[in-house]
Amino acid sequence: MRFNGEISNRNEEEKENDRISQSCSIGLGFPHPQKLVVGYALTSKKTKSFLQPKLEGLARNKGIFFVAIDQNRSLSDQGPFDIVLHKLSGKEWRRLLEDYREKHPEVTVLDPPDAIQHVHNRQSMLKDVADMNLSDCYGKVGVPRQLVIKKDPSSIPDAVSKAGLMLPIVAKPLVVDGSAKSHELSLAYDQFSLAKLEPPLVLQEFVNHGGVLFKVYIVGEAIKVVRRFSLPDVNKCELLHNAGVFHFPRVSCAAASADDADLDPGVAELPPRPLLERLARELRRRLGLHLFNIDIIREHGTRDCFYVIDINYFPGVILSF
Ligand SMILES: Nc1ncnc2c1ncn2[C@@H]1O[C@H](COP(=O)(O)OP(=O)(O)OP(=O)(O)O)[C@@H](O)[C@H]1O
Ligand SMILES: O=P(O)(O)O[C@H]1[C@H](OP(=O)(O)O)[C@@H](OP(=O)(O)O)[C@@H](O)[C@@H](O)[C@@H]1OP(=O)(O)O
Ligand SMILES: [Mg+2]
Ligand SMILES: [Mg+2]
Repeated sequence: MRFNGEISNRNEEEKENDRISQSCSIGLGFPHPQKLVVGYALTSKKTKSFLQPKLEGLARNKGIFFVAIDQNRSLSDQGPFDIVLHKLSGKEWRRLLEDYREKHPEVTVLDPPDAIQHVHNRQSMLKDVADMNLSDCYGKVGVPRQLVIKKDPSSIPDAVSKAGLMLPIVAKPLVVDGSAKSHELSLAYDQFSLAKLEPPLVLQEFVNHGGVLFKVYIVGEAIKVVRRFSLPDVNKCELLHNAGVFHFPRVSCAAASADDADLDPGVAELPPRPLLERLARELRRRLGLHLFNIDIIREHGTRDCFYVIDINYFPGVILSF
């Protein structure tokens, strides 16, 4: 990411070190004390992908030390920590952390468990975007029309037609809990096949967007945007001649980068920076989160009509800017 303009004649490794090093102190609003202790509570997969030796080394040079939290011991007996960085699921962990926050208001918990829970539900995660109704001279940002189905799959076709949702429809598990299953989605082409879906679900209108999605990573005040391949457009003819439900395990994952692809310029053009800055600032405030990403698509055939389709807490590549 270009923070203050990049110096062009340095080698790639030096540039990458700078990027990682800046990520350690960017925009989270902390002063630069002599020593900063970050307690972390992450799954082993997340520890491996996030806490790479290089990041730890560069952080150490800046006086930032990462210390593993033992979830089986009282948090107050560990540390002391300046910051607690966490991504673990479960009620018990949330309770421990809430107790700790009450007893230690001086410690910055990234981020508060309640604020994270809000984006673990696909119904509540997009509410703030919908409420913002963001529209300025750089474009419009909304959310696709959606409907929540808690139970009874046989009621879905009627519910969809009553709500006036257009086909095709993307069905997503209502709760995001870190499991592979919570990332499995389905695309339904006809109304009757909707009864085959398995609630609890969020049903969302599929928005044609040229097969490319923008992932906007937000770390405090810093923003980084990447392009990923996404589901292709569905045209009217396909819709007429196809029926059924199609299942997809994981779309637009890190391996689906489209940053170096040869794309139609109208599809590839990134959303305007001022629009993203406004959206990120407003969402940071409303969600009360410092580490998250938003998935945005541009309605195909438009220049400035955007939809937020997903918000993820502390996602994969967040600190490898
Ligand atoms: N309303 C929509 N219109 C068009 N395509 C969509 C829509 N919703 C989702 N998609 C496609 O499905 C993919 C997965 O959807 P979504 O991002 O909501 O799921 P997720 O499992 O939470 O993803 P992530 O891995 O980012 O957490 C998107 O990357 C996009 O390609
Ligand atoms: O590991 P990956 O790179 O796939 O990161 C993914 C991350 O998994 P991790 O937190 O276990 O790393 C996911 O978290 P859960 O919802 O499953 O908790 C979610 O945030 C995805 O959006 C991330 O993908 P990205 O948006 O960055 O492509
Ligand atoms: Mg997504
Ligand atoms: Mg998601």
